[in-house]
Amino acid sequence: MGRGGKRRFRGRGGKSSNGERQPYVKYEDLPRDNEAFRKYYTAQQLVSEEEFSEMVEAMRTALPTSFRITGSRKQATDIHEQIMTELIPSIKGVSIEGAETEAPHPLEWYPNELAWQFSIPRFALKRSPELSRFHAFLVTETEVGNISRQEAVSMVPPLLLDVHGDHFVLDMCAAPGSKTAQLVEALQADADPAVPPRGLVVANDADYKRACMLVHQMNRLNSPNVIVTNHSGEHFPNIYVPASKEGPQARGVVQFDRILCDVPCTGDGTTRKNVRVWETWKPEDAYGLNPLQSRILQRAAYLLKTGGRLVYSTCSLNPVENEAVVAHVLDKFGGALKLVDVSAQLPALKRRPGLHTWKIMTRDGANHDSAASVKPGDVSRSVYKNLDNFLPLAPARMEELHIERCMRIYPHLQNTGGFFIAVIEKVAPVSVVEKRAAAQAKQSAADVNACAEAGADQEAEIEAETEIDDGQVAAKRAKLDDAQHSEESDAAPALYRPDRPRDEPVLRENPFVFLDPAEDELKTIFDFYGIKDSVPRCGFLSRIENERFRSVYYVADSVRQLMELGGQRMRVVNTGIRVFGRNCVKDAGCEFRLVCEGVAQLMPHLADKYIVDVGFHDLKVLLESVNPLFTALSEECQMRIKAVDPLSSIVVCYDPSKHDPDGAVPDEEKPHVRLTAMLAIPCWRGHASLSVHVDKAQLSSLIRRVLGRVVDRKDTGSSQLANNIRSQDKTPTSAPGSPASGADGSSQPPVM
Ligand SMILES: C[S@@+](CC[C@H](N)C(=O)[O-])C[C@H]1O[C@@H](n2cnc3c(N)ncnc32)[C@H](O)[C@@H]1O
Repeated sequence: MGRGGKRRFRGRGGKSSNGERQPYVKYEDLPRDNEAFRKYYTAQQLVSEEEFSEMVEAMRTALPTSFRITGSRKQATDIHEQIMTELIPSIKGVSIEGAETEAPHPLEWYPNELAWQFSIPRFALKRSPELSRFHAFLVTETEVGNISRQEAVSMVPPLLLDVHGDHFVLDMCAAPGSKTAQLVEALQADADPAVPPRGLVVANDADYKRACMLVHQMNRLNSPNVIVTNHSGEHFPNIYVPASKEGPQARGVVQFDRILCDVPCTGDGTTRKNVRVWETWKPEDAYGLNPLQSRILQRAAYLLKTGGRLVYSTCSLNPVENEAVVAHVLDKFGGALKLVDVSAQLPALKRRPGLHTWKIMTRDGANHDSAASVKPGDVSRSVYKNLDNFLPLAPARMEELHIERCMRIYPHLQNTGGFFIAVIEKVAPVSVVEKRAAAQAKQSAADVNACAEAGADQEAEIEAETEIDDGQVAAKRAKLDDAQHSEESDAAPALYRPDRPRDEPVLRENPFVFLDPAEDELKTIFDFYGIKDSVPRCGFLSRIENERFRSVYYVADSVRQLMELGGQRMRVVNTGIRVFGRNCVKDAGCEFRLVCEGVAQLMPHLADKYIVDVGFHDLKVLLESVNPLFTALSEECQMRIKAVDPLSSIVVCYDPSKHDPDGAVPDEEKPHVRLTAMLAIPCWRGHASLSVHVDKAQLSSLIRRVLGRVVDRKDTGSSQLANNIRSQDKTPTSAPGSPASGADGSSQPPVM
């Protein structure tokens, strides 16, 4: 399997299918061709004969590195500025193995120069001293989430999904999450930092371990609008909405405005980074995946709102995984789903239209354009049963469906990987429940939820039966879901009936619970930090362990509502931004401190005294020194700090628009790179000193941007910077008042 399948080993001796150990083969010497691949794709006539050679040649070479600039508009502007003024000049004229390096350049089809590409080999990036600044930039900015390394073509599906701030978005096969990150950024693009967007993104993956990778990705995004779930996409649960509910989801079952189905696939468009694909490629792999891909797409169709948009994508070139899935699903839904013509979007992106005809290959290597010529035994029994689903529909039907509106991206067109994308709109309801709801909405707006009553009542009945055990509840739920699905299926008799979900592993962490705003500990935190009423009190949650909580998370209202509706039906792996962490500091003003991830979100709602505006001098002192004494800071800054009780968190802010409004301040009195976004840095106020309280990566990034110094993260020397970084180490060894404390013996911040 391609992405999401077993890990491919790189150049090591592995075991063959018969269990024998294979000899060690160096990565560079792995085969980069496959006869069956050539034969199969030559028969598909994807491109002309001459162009096919060009395409295969491109597929045998290494993929360039590409990355995306992330974050709010202002942050993105700052990173763009750094690339232009600092990074590109830093590698100008540098040669690798006798050839001058190619400077990074923006991908011309990506909006606002926010995606970049370059072809410097990995080994050179790591080892060449002339590239150390460039390398440090890539590493630290990726870690702190200001840039995201992502294959160029994989950036296309989220762009075409056209996500807005009020959308409910579902990413059905989301891990490791590079596209999810783009969806979240689009959701937040125009958001006011004090008010989370009205929409949300559910990032789902069937594989629990991979869903946990999403958690890491989401933590870099610091969004209160994301929920990570762990379901098979084809069994993503129905979430019922009670009849009394109003608002964007006032319906029987929660539906999404946008759905991304970036399904598991053979990944034969990824040969430039997964060289092993050449060795293992065989046509049967696509036949094996087609039914799952098709089930995921069908489930997405039910979960999509009428008028909503979904994108189906793979990193495979194979029509069996692409046009075959799209054509057969569209055909079954009888006109309710339509391919969107996106030929005018991203005009600089070179692409080819979807195929109307293709062939399938049998075991003997013969290609067939109809099932009639395939004999039992030419393929496995399960493939034989399904042959029609792997082949095109009748030519007239393919025309009607406009299959050419699908998008094929080939590696040689613009030096990328291969990709397939279909943008689909739902133009009519597909299930009986939806149809009933639509009819009722026409009759009377007040009756709009009546259709939900049956489902919601049954659900309530289940919840009320408290004496029955969990197993029975689950079985009843499944029955209710099946009843729901069979209504869906009645609407289109030829559609698949969902299998019963496989046994799914038990989630390994305590579930999230919403904290009661009247609960003593939470109230103490709110009172201490003067949290204003501008933040809804009911959006704070935690995982409770031994009747205590260690961290407090914050979610947007849309997420809270969905989680409350979903209840135990939804397997939530993670959600929210961590805003407070228990600090266990003796005599601290509050048992909880502000944490770095949550500062941007919480800052607009904090009492003013916890936000200390600083100029460049104070910013420099804080970044250059370990726990500087107050006396090293400006008088104004000292006065502001002293207004806060000792041993507590504060946020230090440097606002470039206030301190250098017209760009007239001399260079030595302003940050190394021109900034437009405000820097908000959580700090720990000791008895006599103040220290920056961010993790290593954040600190390296700040030091590079503000002071223009590249910090060697492995540095163990005695320089102030290395000390500073070490003192922020996440290992919970030093706490305030401990022997490792800062200058005044009590100021070292609690560990992050
Ligand atoms: C192509 S990858 C997704 C890549 C991801 N969209 C990204 O951009 O980072 C496919 C993912 O589908 C997941 N997967 C496999 N079977 C699935 C299923 N039945 N339902 C949902 N996810 C599934 C795999 O674990 C894998 O993470």
